[in-house]
Amino acid sequence: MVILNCSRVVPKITSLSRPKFTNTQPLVSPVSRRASRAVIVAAVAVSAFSSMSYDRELAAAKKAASLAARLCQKVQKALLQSDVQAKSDKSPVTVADYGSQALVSFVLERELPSDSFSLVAEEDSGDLRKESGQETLQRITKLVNDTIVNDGSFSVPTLTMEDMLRAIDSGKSDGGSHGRHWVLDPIDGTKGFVRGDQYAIALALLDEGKVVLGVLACPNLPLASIGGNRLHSSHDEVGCLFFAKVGAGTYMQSLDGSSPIKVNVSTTDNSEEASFFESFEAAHSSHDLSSSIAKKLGVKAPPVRIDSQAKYGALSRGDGAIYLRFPRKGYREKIWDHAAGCIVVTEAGGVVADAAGNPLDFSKGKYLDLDTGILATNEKLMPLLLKAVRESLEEIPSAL
Ligand SMILES: Nc1ncnc2c1ncn2[C@@H]1O[C@H](COP(=O)(O)O)[C@@H](OP(=O)(O)O)[C@H]1O
Ligand SMILES: [Mg+2]
Ligand SMILES: [Mg+2]
Ligand SMILES: [Mg+2]
Repeated sequence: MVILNCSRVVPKITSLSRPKFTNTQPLVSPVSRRASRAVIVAAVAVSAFSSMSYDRELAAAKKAASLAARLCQKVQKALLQSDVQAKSDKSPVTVADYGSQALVSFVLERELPSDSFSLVAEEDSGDLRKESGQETLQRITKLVNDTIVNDGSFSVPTLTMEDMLRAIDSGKSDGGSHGRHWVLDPIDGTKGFVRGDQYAIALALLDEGKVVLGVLACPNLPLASIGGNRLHSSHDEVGCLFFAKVGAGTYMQSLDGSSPIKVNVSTTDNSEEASFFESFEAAHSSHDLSSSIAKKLGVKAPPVRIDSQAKYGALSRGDGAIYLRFPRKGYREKIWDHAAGCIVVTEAGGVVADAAGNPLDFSKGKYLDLDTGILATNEKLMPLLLKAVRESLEEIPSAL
């Protein structure tokens, strides 16, 4: 295991990066709505699932994600160098990623005991089963047990290291188009988490290949808007829980348990006033391409760069109007990076599509099979956005 050079991290929750960007190019004209029609057809198909209630599942998912958020907050406050390891693909993973996955898996199985349980999750226990992983495993086990004891709602004997490995590995399902599968990113935005910035615990449920509910716990996201030119201060109250159920809208509450409020995406049809979100990490999404698209749309505000699916959460409550994601050629998007965020945005009235305007298909297993990138916005702006994307991709194909 490679230990990354990461010094003690104190959360700096107000760091929402805003590079300078201004542009006054004219609006492009509206284009054919063919591509966005594909998204609407998919929405009609999803409505077949609206008659199911999924109430038990949603309650269990909210509980699991909230508890996992508590565990992650504790770790982020005192992140030690030894808490960050590199996986074989060189991405960082912390004791909190493993602990969160074990905890979510434990809570879902306890809260929904009669259901057959299938979980598609990001982490696996491979490194923890090695000799070099024993100390990390001990710490994860203690973290998870402490969180369960502090919560007080589960009367279970102390979980062992073997219980932990089993709980982590119950996330090995491949998903697919039949039956129900939970989809979990135990910490989305691990790089943001390690930096002390934004991250999310993202949990969704697939039923027959469609996302039917999603929960996003965003411990460092301010409850107030992060959009526009609003200045942030360290006094902003943070910690948001977004949740959505098919046909039932999207809601947000504080992670401390305030009453939920219904949220909606921005309804603007004026692209000049539509600010946009993108990854903080330029390696995850081409900032050159999004800058070119923003210019074509006449967007005046600088991009809001934050880590994780907190971007989908912020979009769902109208903090900005567009989310752009353009990974380098050859990168394969995973379902756990988008399933919860996607339903949170669509149930808030938004549209999520690939760069060709096709809806995202979560039924193909662990990976999304998509054209070039991911876009999210409202229905009015999508045709305009798709045109700007197509033109930019033609003009600067080397951006990917
Ligand atoms: N080269 C790459 N291109 C695109 N996405 C990448 C990437 N490397 C990692 N990612 C994904 O980007 C996610 C974070 O998204 P964002 O850029 O919006 O913060 C990561 O989730 P994890 O942090 O769960 O591993 C990871 O799955
Ligand atoms: Mg990862
Ligand atoms: Mg992720
Ligand atoms: Mg992750």
